[in-house]
Amino acid sequence: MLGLPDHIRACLFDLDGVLTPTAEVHKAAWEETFNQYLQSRAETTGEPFVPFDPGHDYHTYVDGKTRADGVRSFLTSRGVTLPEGEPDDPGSSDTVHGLGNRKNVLLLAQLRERGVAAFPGSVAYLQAVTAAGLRRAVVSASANCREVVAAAGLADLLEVRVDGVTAREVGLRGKPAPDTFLTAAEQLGVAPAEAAVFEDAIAGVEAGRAGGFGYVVGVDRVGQAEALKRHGADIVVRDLAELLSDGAPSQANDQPQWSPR
Ligand SMILES: O=P(O)(O)OC[C@H]1O[C@@H](O)[C@H](O)[C@@H](O)[C@@H]1O
Repeated sequence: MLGLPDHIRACLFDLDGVLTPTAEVHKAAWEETFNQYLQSRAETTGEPFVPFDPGHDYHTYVDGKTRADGVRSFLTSRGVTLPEGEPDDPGSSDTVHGLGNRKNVLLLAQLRERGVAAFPGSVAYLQAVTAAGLRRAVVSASANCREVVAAAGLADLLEVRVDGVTAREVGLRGKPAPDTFLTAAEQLGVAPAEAAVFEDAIAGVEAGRAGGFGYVVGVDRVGQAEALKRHGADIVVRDLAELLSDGAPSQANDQPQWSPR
């Protein structure tokens, strides 16, 4: 009924792109941030301006990773190394943290304007695994995870949250390292082999495979099913409702809202 092997006792859900459609908001904020930077760099160096590709560049270098890892990973692909800077650098600073903070301002403005509504199929699936007595965690690279989960009305369906804030505080490596998923499994009191990972990012399914989790569900909303399988997914679905035997998405949680702390 849940589309999982019988030995699975816990579900570890990524947030952006799995529970909520916010992966698209992150992608657009990164595109604007990197293009501003690349444009001004091209003007300074005289090199051609090659824009950020929201298809290839986002999914290969940024998706699923912490803010700072995403900046470093994409810029490295362009042969650029920026100073790290400080976590509170203003968005005007051309540092790793400065660019990350510039992107966060754009992201928060968009989330406030659009609101956040969970995918109906994900709400239905969360309700079904809750009813079946499985343990549930959200595991996200995002430092905005708590607010997005609350705005989407999902807080009561999730028992544990391991996110970008936790990773920084506790010193966990971000995806594709398995640390954040392993921490969530430990907090839920299950072995990795008893937990299923639900991920839409290449770095996320890699983390699922690296951690020895019992099942890795790839969620493909952008046409990269083959890449998700190659990097660690045992199965790929387009929506979590496909895993339910009746496949019917719930109508709950369709009121967008956003309330920052
Ligand atoms: O900037 P935040 O909210 O801390 O998010 C970090 C990362 O969180 C991930 O969930 C997204 O896939 C990335 O696009 C994002 O960069």
